[in-house]
Amino acid sequence: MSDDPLAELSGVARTYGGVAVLEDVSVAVFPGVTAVIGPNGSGKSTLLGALAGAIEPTDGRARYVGPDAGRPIGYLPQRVPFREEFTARETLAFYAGVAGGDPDEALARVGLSDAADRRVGALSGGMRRLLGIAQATVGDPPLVVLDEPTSGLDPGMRERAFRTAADASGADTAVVVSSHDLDLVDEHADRVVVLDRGRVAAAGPRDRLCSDHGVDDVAGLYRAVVAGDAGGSGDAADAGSGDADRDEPSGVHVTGVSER
Ligand SMILES: Nc1ncnc2c1ncn2[C@@H]1O[C@H](COP(=O)(O)OP(=O)(O)OP(=O)(O)O)[C@@H](O)[C@H]1O
Repeated sequence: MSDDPLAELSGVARTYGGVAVLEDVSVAVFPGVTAVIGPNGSGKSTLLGALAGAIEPTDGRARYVGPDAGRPIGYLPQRVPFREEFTARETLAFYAGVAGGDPDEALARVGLSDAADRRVGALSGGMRRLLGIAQATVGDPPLVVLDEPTSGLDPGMRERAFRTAADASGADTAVVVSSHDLDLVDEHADRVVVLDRGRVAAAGPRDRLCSDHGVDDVAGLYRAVVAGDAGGSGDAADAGSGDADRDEPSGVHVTGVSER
């Protein structure tokens, strides 16, 4: 795998109505799988949206720095505005028209071949999520950003969805995925970004972060880093800030097609 980043967020801030949601977030996205984890409302979706170019930072900037700068980013937002009357195949044909790739191959990748001729409006919530993953990965974009790809899926489908997402990464391609599924993150992520209250509390290779914090897995890392979850919010918050200074920035993962 290349050691060069494919994308970067530099000093990104985002406010809504004057309230800071992201503050001074600097993250570099490397080839492989980067998981963004953190409590509800910590800013994961906002970070992924900024990385995908769907959310404009109030300050700082997001940029794609990899070799395929002309190609679209695959992006799966939390809610995908699919056309309900299109079939699954027609939906992917639409996205393939933008990003390239084969709609049927993308459907097969997420196990939806048998549903190719069903209308999107008739799909279950879980199938719709899988269609969203197919939509974000069709054409094999160099950067795929997936916001909670496993939400609404049963355990077997969650595993499949995460594996499909991980398989979309490669030596020169990056997948950034937000998730509350810490076991799957532990299994599949090469790098982890921990967000806490809009700031990067820790970021870097999974193994190194776990070793630095003296924990065995990503669930332990989360408990060690996230403020208020380690038996003393002050200490935990301080530890998080220190990590942000020390740890290298890391990456993010999305589905959907985003204009850059
Ligand atoms: N369009 C918006 N307008 C106003 N506030 C927003 C908007 N989008 C996000 N926020 C606020 O920003 C904060 C961070 O939201 P975000 O969705 O990025 O967090 P998250 O970590 O993805 O949360 P979750 O795990 O619950 O999905 C929340 O307090 C949310 O209410």
